[in-house]
Amino acid sequence: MKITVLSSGSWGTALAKTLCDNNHEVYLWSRSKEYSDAMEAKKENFRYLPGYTLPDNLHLTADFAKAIENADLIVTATPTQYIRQTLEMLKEQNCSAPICNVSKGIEVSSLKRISEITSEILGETHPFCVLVGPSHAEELIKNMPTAVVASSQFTFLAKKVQSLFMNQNFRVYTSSDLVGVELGGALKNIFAIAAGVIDGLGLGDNTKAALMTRGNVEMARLGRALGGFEETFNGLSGIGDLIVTCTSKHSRNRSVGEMLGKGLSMEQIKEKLGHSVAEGVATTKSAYQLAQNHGVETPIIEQCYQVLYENRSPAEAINYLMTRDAKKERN
Ligand SMILES: NC(=O)C1=CN([C@@H]2O[C@H](COP(=O)(O)OP(=O)(O)OC[C@H]3O[C@@H](n4cnc5c(N)ncnc54)[C@H](OP(=O)(O)O)[C@@H]3O)[C@@H](O)[C@H]2O)C=CC1
Ligand SMILES: O=C(CO)COP(=O)(O)O
Repeated sequence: MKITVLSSGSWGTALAKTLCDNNHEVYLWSRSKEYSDAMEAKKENFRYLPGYTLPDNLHLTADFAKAIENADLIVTATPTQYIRQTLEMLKEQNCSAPICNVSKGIEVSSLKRISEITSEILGETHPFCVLVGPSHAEELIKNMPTAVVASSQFTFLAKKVQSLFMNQNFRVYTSSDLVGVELGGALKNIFAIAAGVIDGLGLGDNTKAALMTRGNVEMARLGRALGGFEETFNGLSGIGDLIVTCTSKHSRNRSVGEMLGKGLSMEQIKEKLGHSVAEGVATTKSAYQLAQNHGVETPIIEQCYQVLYENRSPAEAINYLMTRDAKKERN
């Protein structure tokens, strides 16, 4: 099988390596020829996953047409706010290969999930699948056991993705709840930023457990209003990804929160992130707007929005959340 991974950030690279392990013919496309050539010369993605030798059988290229020609599957790993450009390039090339998206987020300009952007650009009948779950590139690249979920409205495609990716270190489940699976992967990043704030402020395990539990409730409430199934948020793409991102030293979203908690400004944080992407910053804006549009109560998302975009201090946000009216745990 020829499988092409679009965008050579840390996640695209780790998945390309997994697909090479499974003996597929794998192409990893970068938008920069200079960077693609530099990776080829060093056999290393030194910017995003330093320290790991790329597989000999991985084809690195910046030639988009060559990368996608005769591909049996296209894996999109371009960060959400830029993925529209990648999908437009696929349309220009009349690409008919199924898409497996592995990026997580909600587009700010349209409030669309990536499946919706793909339908808009490539058409509603274009086969699309999402593959997400608790998975950091830094661990998958070292073959640490990882489990994720593939979801599609095209059952054959979810099963195909499952069989193409699965190996002894990478376990893939399937789900028919595309909306819930996509939203779990996107929304958990917001709570990971909040978890980082808790770390940055030097607060403790009680606080983080409360955030993660109430974050999961909020994620399910908004997710249900947007068409997902509640139980999906108790699965790998919901609570699973929430746990890994809120607690991991690898998480960029959690790190953004930690820096905010330590008093850095967003400008300073963006400078420290460099080329790396923390999807939760933009997705907070999208989720806040979606919650407003659908009249869903999402106090944690609202406070994250105020901290990120309206200069509210993290301490004020936490104080607000702790002093809201007394409530039942479940309404
Ligand atoms: N890292 C991980 O462990 C995981 C990440 N994900 C998701 O995968 C997606 C990709 O993230 P990840 O690989 O981690 O990203 P990284 O932070 O490792 O790399 C950033 C990527 O974004 C690209 N990029 C930056 N700016 C632009 C732009 N203006 N236009 C197009 N591309 C741009 C970079 O390309 P360039 O080098 O050319 O600038 C690079 O490929 C995200 O949605 C993320 O949430 C999902 C699961 C795990
Ligand atoms: O999605 C991820 C883990 O499942 C990656 O999280 P970060 O983008 O916060 O590093």
